[in-house]
Amino acid sequence: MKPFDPRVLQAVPATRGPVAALGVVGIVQGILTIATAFALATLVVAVVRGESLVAPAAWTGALFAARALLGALTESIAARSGAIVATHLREQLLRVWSARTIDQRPSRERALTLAAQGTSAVEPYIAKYLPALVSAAIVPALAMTALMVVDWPSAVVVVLTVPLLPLFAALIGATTQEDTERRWGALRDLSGHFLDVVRGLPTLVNYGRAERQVEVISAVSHRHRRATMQTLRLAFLSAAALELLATISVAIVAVVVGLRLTTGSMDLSVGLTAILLAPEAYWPIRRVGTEFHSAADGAAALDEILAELERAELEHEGEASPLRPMATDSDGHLVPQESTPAARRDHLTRGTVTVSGLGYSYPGTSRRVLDQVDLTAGPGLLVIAGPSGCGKTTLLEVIAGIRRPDCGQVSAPEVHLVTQRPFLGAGTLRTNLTIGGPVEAHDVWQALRAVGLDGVVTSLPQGLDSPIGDDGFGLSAGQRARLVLARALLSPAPVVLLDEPTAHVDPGSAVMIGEVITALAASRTVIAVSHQPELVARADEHVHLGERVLVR
Ligand SMILES: Nc1ncnc2c1ncn2[C@@H]1O[C@H](COP(=O)(O)OP(=O)(O)OP(=O)(O)O)[C@@H](O)[C@H]1O
Repeated sequence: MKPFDPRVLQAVPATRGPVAALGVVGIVQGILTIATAFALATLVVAVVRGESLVAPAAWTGALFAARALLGALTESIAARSGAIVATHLREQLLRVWSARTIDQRPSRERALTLAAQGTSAVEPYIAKYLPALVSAAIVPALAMTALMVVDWPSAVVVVLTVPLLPLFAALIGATTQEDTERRWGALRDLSGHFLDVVRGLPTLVNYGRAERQVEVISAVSHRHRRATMQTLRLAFLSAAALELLATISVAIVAVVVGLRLTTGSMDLSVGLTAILLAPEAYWPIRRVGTEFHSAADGAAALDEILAELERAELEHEGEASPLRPMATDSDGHLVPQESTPAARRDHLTRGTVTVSGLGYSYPGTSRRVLDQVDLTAGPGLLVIAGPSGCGKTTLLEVIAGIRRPDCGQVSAPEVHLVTQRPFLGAGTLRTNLTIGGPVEAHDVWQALRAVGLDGVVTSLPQGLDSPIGDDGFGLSAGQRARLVLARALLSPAPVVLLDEPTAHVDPGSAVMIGEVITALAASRTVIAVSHQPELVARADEHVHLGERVLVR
């Protein structure tokens, strides 16, 4: 782990301003710190000699006040920039991941840990560690220069002992690195496992296995706790070691100054200034040592996050035959966008999907899930059927552009994909319906009417602003299916892909959903995976994956 990773300035340009501001404030703070040492020494000398205290006291008070103000300013800039950097990194990670195919995305655990805890851990790195680093680079140098001018023998002691602090800090840092990585790994295991357990809780309860998970989570938490305690122990030990070293060094300066004062070879004001200046050369470095431990997680996370962003940049540059240009749809899925305006116009008017000689196997497997698949879908409804596991979902994902085929051609305009488990996030009905972009209220109500949800929404006290939970919690399975269909109606995409749109709904709702799909297919190309005879009967064309039957 480097003391400072300049890549963060490139990856998040928003960091440059605050870091420059922190540097300037650090220099001013350093100058004020040295001035305070002089003012305090003058004040003490005035007390000892019985001289007027007004001017030195006023100077000392003003300098302390100015330092306090600058301290507050540093805190505020640092906290704000910490939050800005964390938000930017989170946004960039999500953008980079959503521009990849499903197979290239990181595992759920890794994505969760990096985007949630990882980006949050960067905050103390920026807000606490960076300002400490800036002042450690400036204040000791200024203090030693001033000391050299005031009393060079004291300056020699400081110059000889100060380098020991960063040396010790670096040695301790090297031993903690492995520890931090272990802790980071334990945190990843913990979040991943916890997420899996929460998701699978109803099933685990059904099978009476929930209690067992308590033990597993407790074991993973214990590992994380032990790793955290180890880091804390090291942090305290290293802080104590640096403290001891700095105290001994200041004591050497004080003893030498004391001896020279007693022999009368030194003026009291020079001696006091030297004693007050000496600690200023050590404390900023000590502070870096302390902040380093609280920011170690952030630095480790930053390393991984920047590596992800750099990898994405390389992929972007080296992409010989990229997938069709991508955009995200209202389900948060990646969808292709035709690159040239002419091609796009062409597809928008025709809305055709052409698949020829398509082959696909999942990464790490040799079995071809899709082999030599040919398909053409024009405006209207195409229903794909076939036995379970024959690759229907995979085919929709390849058409949507979120999986890259091994061979063959796929040509499709912008598509809206409704998966078997469509994304419904915690929020309001309105935010879930308009997740793809702003939509007129009139259109929202028209879509709700079309899917027969308008009555349900009107009867809710908060109407469209009624909250729903994660995964559509609070809605029935049928209502969820209709809500995502309304979202598909609101999408401007000329092609709509529906994966089992009538699964988990009662026969009445299935008929109604079938009618909506037929209406939708009047103006767009709809490709639906379904076994439902009612929907198959409505199809202009249907495909049994493997053999093609035209019923038009
Ligand atoms: N992530 C994966 N890694 C490896 N193989 C997978 C993966 N996902 C699916 N498969 C395999 O690919 C095949 C096709 O899966 P797919 O989900 O496309 O089938 P399907 O026809 O939609 O099935 P169903 O009708 O049951 O939904 C299956 O045999 C499945 O085991």
